[in-house]
Amino acid sequence: MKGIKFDFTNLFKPNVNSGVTEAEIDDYKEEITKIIENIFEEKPGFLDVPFTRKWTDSVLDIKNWVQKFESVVILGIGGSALGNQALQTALNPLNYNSMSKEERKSPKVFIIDNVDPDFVSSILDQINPKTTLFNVISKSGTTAEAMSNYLIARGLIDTYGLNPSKHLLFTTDPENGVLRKIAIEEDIRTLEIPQNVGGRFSVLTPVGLLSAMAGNIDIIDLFNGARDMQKILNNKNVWENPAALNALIHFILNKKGFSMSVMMPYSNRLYLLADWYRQLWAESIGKKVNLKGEVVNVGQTPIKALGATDQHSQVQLYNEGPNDKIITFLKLENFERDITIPSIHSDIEALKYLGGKKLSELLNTELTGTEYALVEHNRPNMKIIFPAINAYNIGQFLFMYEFSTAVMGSLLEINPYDQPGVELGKKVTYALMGRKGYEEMASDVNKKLSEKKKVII
Ligand SMILES: O=P(O)(O)OC[C@H]1O[C@](O)(CO)[C@@H](O)[C@@H]1O
Repeated sequence: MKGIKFDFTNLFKPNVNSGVTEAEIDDYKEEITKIIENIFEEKPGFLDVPFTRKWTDSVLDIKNWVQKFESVVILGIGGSALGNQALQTALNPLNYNSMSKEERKSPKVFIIDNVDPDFVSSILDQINPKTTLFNVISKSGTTAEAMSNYLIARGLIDTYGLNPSKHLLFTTDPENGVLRKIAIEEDIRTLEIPQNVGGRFSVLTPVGLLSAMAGNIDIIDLFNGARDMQKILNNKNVWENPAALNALIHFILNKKGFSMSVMMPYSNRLYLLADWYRQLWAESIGKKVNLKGEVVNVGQTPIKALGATDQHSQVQLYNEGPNDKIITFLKLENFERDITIPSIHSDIEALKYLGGKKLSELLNTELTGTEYALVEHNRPNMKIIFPAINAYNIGQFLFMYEFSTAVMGSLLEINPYDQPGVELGKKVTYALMGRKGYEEMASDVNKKLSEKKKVII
């Protein structure tokens, strides 16, 4: 059950009148060919990651050491955590951490991707530092959230009188940053994040691979899927290239006012892929200036929703609210487990039809129902079909979206690999938290904040 499929049917006229026409796609045929050629020529960092054995090898080389721990705790944020969460949720049982050691056969995996003290404490309560490996992940080695959580972990290690080099693993830039410096000084093991791969494109580097390996996920098959997808995408014909067609349709519809992209998996295990996608699409595509330096303020807001849960929360809006969303369903054909609904109360018609049916059938029928309703309401939507959840198919999915993001960036004529818009907020935090060198900014910020006309009720 290897190989995901892309169903674009409901993005096209006349199936959905607000969709695109074949002629509109053909108008961009040559441009797309050039864009794909350029991507393969320019080789943005993510492109060859699945062809670089160094990344899987560097992680598998330390498998025995990592697997001896009771718990592995990831400390990172954004691209240094979202892929890890998506992989664990998709490829391990949803109750993985609460399974017995014998059932799991590998360490528990926790991901601390925030500095909410209630959240951090709740995870620290579940681990014993003596049997824990803390994997600090930060490309820059300066991110306040990852660094403060490192300091907390380090405090625990020191308090317990443990040897830091036996309980810490840093995943960071090969040359720069404070983590690299500490690692050299204190002989702490490190894994490299390739310099030319940005955080949100780094799930298939040691950033995502270490925790995946710790959780016994088949990282080789993850790579096989990504590699095979790269081969599929090395096709200059937009009609045969799912990543290019996906980007192009999102681009054309974006220009017509479809400013939001909803990803709606009908599977709890696939749900966090939508979280990973949100960062990828938002940080890559949401830009103030284009490559010529002109102010363009482009972007498409990625939203996550879960089927069937959000049918009872969001779908009213999707069907009847502003027609500005493209919905991408993730459909799972074969669930690993299933439950037959018992035939009880068969004298009550409102319950009788459910008896004897599988939950998987109900869930996928609900997807069909939502899809049908969206079409009836003239709302463009598409579907990515997973025959099953396995590392190969997830690898395909991740790579397809990385490539699609690169194509979308080219269509919008922006740089999809930077994120200047997150800098100001980070700097203000440094300033207000008293970081050296930010004194002037701190006084400017405090002045502006105090001069504000307050409206607090
Ligand atoms: O790995 P780092 O450098 O700690 O960065 C974490 C995240 O912060 C950002 O730089 C900005 O939010 C993301 O692009 C990145 O994934």
